[in-house]
Amino acid sequence: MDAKKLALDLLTRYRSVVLVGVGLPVGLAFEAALRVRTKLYDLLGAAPERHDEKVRDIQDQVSRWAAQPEAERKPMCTDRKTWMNLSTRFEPKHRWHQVRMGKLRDILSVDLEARTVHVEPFVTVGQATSYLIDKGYMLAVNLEIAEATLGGLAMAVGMTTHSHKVGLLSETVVAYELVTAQGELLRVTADSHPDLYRALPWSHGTLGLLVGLELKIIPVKSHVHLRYEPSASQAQYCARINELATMDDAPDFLEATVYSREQAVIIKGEFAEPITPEQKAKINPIGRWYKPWFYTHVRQYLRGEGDEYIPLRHYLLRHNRSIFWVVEHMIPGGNHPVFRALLGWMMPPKIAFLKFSTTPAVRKMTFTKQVFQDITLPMSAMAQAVNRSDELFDIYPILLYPCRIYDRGPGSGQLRHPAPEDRVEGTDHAMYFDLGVYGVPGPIQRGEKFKTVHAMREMEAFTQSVRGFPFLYADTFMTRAEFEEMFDLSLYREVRAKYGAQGAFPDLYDKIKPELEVLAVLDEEDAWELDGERAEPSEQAEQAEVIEGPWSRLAKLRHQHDAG
Ligand SMILES: NC(=O)C1=CN([C@@H]2O[C@H](COP(=O)(O)OP(=O)(O)OC[C@H]3O[C@@H](n4cnc5c(N)ncnc54)[C@H](OP(=O)(O)O)[C@@H]3O)[C@@H](O)[C@H]2O)C=CC1
Ligand SMILES: C=C(/C=C/[C@@H](C)[C@H]1CC[C@H]2C3=CC=C4C[C@@H](O)CC[C@]4(C)[C@H]3CC[C@]12C)C(C)C
Repeated sequence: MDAKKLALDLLTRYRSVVLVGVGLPVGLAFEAALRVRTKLYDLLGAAPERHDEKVRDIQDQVSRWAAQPEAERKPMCTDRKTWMNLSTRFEPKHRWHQVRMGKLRDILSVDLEARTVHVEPFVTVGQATSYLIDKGYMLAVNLEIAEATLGGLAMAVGMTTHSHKVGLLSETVVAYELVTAQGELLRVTADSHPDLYRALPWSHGTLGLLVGLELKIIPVKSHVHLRYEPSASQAQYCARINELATMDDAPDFLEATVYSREQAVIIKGEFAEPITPEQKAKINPIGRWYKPWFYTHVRQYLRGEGDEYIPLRHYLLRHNRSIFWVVEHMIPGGNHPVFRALLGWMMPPKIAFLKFSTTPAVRKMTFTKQVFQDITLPMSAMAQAVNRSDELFDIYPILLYPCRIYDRGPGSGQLRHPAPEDRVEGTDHAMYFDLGVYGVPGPIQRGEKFKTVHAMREMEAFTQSVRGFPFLYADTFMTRAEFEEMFDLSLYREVRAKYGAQGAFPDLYDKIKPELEVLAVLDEEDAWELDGERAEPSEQAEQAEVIEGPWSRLAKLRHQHDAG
């Protein structure tokens, strides 16, 4: 066995040990270096002036790209490393022209009167949270994962437990600063370029390069008063979430953790300033390194309701230490009191390190033995969705939180406009929710044979049938035709043509479709299905020639497309 193969094999087999022994300390050092960098930049205090220089550099790079003969131009993308981003994919960026944009990671200014913050696109949620809370504010849509970037959320999708009040992150964008395929710098607002403004969310960097972002912020209080409400019936928790999300004085934050088909804890949060001794006695800094992981803490409220005051920063990043319940499968025992006491201060492993250390075998595992999906579905389909997820994956806990989707009619963006029956009466929006399914399917945990990708395809079909949309950071297995049925690409295509993005940036489906390596594995899966037994690698190659399963077809289409 050669050295590389041996290293990959060891990395796959002893992943948990490597994550704890190397991943945690490296992540910590990386975090500290970033903090020092941010402090230094703050001290130098010249971020806004440097911003213009950085933007000009990007415009120059794009102009040089545009000056090349057409046949030599590869579609452009950012140079953000695939191992640094939050997608489960490893995009084939080597086949695209990567524009150097990594320096765009500074907070430029905050306007407390207008309640907006001006940032560069690679500012992270963690960075923005610390900066704004110190000033008594937070982003109107503030994701739970510190490593996500604001540009990534704006070009894709951002949703949180405050979204039932404000909608997706894109609703909170005052202006996008975009470098077009011609190297022109545009300040895109809802009034200046309404078509582009509506098409940019869910476009994944396929309409232009984002170099700046103005986002709405909201005033905050020091704590969030959380009230936990257990529910022992599915009908009850579905109805209750809908009621809470749509009422006039809806709580500031709302989510539910579903522990089994019938059992859930609904979590309602209100901004609060604990002042009385009783209130102060209920302060729980849940984010501290020695505290139990949030979803395990919440589970105890299945036995009866309760309330507590959580410091705001701890609330906003409440799922960060355990990456919801994902870390449990990567570092078994990570929530054990002894582990927390000794090593909890180094948690969580950085998602970048999880990705950096992803061997081909681990990548294969992430879609054949695990599920990572976030799906936006209309509220009316909540019970159906939980049941479908239960039948297909049998994974718990499940995450649910409501989100407004504004109805601006057909062709107003990539999201198909909501069905009239999903509209909240007397308003301009429908109520949707996020269904988060992360983990190892029940049958696999029990050692039974299970075809994860086939189950995910069924979930996609269900999503389509109820007019929902999966987040495109996760693996999607739809064919191009299925994708185009699910998303409304009419405005997107117009905008691509109008702003010269066609050919200059990859097409949306090409950007988010499974990697070739994934398709190869899927072909194996089909061979497996055909024979009822996993075929030997040599046989797989032969079978791939004759099998006309969906993966082979997808792979062939992809090859044809890539060949031009
Ligand atoms: N609750 C939520 O809202 C959650 C959101 N997510 C997802 O996480 C992702 C955010 O993570 P993050 O790692 O920060 O994002 P990514 O780096 O993965 O970026 C997401 C997409 O946006 C594009 N993009 C990012 N920055 C720019 C830019 N400056 N100019 C042009 N295109 C850009 C990327 O293209 P390129 O590859 O060219 O960089 C990519 O296609 C989003 O996809 C989001 O939907 C995940 C979990 C939960
Ligand atoms: C914020 C939300 C959900 C977030 C997470 C659960 C996922 C977001 C990105 C996911 C991952 C990316 C890449 C990975 C590499 C693989 O080798 C292992 C898995 C993973 C770490 C994977 C894990 C889940 C995510 C962190 C919700 C609220 C919308």
